[in-house]
Amino acid sequence: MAETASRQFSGRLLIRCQPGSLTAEASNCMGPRERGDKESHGPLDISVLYNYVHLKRLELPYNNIKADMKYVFPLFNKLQDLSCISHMPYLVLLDASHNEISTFFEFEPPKNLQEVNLAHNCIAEMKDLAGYASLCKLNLDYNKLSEVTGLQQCCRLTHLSVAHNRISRIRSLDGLPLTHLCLRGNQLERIEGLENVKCLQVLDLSLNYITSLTGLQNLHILCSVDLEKNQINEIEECKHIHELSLLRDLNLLENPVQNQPDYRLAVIFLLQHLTVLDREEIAAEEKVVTVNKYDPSLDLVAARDHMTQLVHQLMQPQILYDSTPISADSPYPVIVLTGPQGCGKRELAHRLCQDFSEYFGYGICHTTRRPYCGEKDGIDYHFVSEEDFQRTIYMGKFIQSMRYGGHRFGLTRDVIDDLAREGLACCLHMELEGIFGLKKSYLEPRYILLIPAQVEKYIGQLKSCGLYTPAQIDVAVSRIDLYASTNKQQMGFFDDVIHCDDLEEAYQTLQHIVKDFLLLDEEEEEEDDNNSSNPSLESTSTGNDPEEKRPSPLLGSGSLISDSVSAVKPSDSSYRPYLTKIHTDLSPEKYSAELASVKRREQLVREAIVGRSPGVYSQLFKSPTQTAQLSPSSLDNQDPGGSQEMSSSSDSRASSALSFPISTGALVEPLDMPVMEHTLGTVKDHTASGQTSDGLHPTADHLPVIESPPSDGRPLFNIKLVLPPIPDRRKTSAAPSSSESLKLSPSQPL
Ligand SMILES: Nc1ncnc2c1ncn2[C@@H]1O[C@H](COP(=O)(O)OP(=O)(O)OP(=O)(O)O)[C@@H](O)[C@H]1O
Repeated sequence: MAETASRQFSGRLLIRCQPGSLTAEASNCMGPRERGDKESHGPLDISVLYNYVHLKRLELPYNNIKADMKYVFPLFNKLQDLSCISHMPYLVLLDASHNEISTFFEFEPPKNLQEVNLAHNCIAEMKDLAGYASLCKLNLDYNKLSEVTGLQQCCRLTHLSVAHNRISRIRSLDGLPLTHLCLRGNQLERIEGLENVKCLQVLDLSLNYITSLTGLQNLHILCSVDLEKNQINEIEECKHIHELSLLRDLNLLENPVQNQPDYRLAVIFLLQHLTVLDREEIAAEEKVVTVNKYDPSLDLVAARDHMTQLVHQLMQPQILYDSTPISADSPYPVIVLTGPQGCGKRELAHRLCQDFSEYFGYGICHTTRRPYCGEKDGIDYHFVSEEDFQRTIYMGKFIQSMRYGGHRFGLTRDVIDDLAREGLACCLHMELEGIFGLKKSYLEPRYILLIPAQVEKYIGQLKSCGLYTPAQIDVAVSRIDLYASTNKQQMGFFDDVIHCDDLEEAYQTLQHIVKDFLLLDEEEEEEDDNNSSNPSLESTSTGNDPEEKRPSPLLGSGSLISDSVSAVKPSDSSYRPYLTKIHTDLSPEKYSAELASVKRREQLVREAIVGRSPGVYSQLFKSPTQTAQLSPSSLDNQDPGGSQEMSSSSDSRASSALSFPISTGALVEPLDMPVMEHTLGTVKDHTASGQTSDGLHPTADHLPVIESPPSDGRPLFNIKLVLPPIPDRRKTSAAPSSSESLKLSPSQPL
């Protein structure tokens, strides 16, 4: 048969041994399994192979070629001795798998031989394959090899498979261009000798006794590792392959590590580039779940905290707080200094509250940390135990809380309310987590970032104060980047940024910002102008304080006073409500559950306001002090010819930032306009025209609507324009109760 075949035949030669006879066939296209069994073949005259000079593929699988190929199978003998290989210079593929060959490549190598399959034989030893320069793929599965050797010169070998042998150590692979390596089913206990196999992409180490993933860390282009049925115990082992950014597929099936709790989530989290784990594709949802579980964003942590605080707060009787915003446009004024620990924000906050004591009170947070030397409970913090802190959470008192340095910190609503009751804005200092928390709350503070620009100097300051361990200093320093990147990535997240390397300079800047915020700079300038142009002129044509018409930066756009401003610049504080509105407009739509929750809360407040729920109502208007605040003189402040009491008592703050709008309707609008219009319509008439509907100027007798307790002195629910100044005695101590507050401030313009 072969004689009749072309000597120039360059296709595939299949030789197989039928029971009792060796046969050969030539085919250009069909494989051994496809043809062999169906056709009958004459006995093989092996000499015929000399003629196949252009032979490229030689497949000899599933024969009973025993012992040494060289002697038992004369083809190889002849190829070697007679330089048969030179007759087959084009031989590219040799498949002699599933035989009983025990020797290894003892024939002269064809120069172009690229692929050799000697799997399922009896080879016990590898020898030097230096001559096989073209060899790309070598399959030696299911032999009796105890080590891999002799491949150093195979500079084109990309695929090597030595599965199911007796190999206990990986050696001699250094520098090989291997991309695929299979060592499945051997006796390996550790991964070694692969450090310099830098091209490795696919590695099969399944069915061994490997306990650690160390040894893989340098294989930077590794895409797939199969470690099924090994002895990997710890999830921690994944840290050895954590840096392998191209790793997509990892198989740890049937390793003890699978019994670890949250095994899959933990591995997915540690190896975030993976797309397949344990032969199962990783869904995007799984990735999100793992990140949220092990490394939640600050925003998510804050959202969870907010949910906790809100749920506990909603379980308490619902009341209107002193700091409850009169409308979305008129939030209770809060300034928050933020920045890394020890950057000086606390000192600056204290100083600010001292220098602007008429405007700001220091917001004393709760903490579970122990007081530093010199710190006082109720002044620096409310120092509480872990149990007390938790109890305060259960009581729904916190607006936000966070953990820092193993301790808990939190801001209660009471702190804000105490200050609001005293007519003061609140000044706080917080870590970034606190800012995320506050941004979820009803407060709308002004956030000022204090950030060290000279890191060395900052480290020096932290060290010299002697309060911090080196680890704490490292954490604080590492967080500078967090602040910087937040500022960079989230435009407008902070309202102002101040470098705090020089605390004095930082304070000057801060002061400037705060004055600007309070419009005090303008006030001073205007005063100067007025004094220089007409020193005798001390009031405006309305007869009120010269600043009467100046817009309060803390007022909403609905404020009567701010309405008088014709052009509001983006830099003005009164521009903020506009920004808030835009932000609200751009925010994603609320889910139905969220909307239902908002509705429920509105309903509670509405019922509280209109008195349908007596229990809540009684708490709402518990303070008798407020009827005094509703005196006509308060209203008269809107009336150019009204009482001078307000303007005179208001003194320096008559037109300050802490003025609040008279437009009581603004509070009602978001809740239930029709109900409240009915209730408060008359007051609105007053505010608009300065007269009651019967044409009279408002007096106590003409305020029927607010007769029933309309306000409990809450500055934002108050029709007073100006908040009372803080009594001196209270500036350094904890805020007293509201009844005490009345006693302590007899001279106040109540
Ligand atoms: N309620 C809160 N929410 C978020 N962060 C807070 C809160 N209260 C305090 N912090 C911040 O927690 C950090 C740790 O507070 P701690 O009082 O231990 O710091 P410190 O060493 O005194 O440094 P600093 O001078 O910056 O306050 C500080 O950065 C502080 O500003």
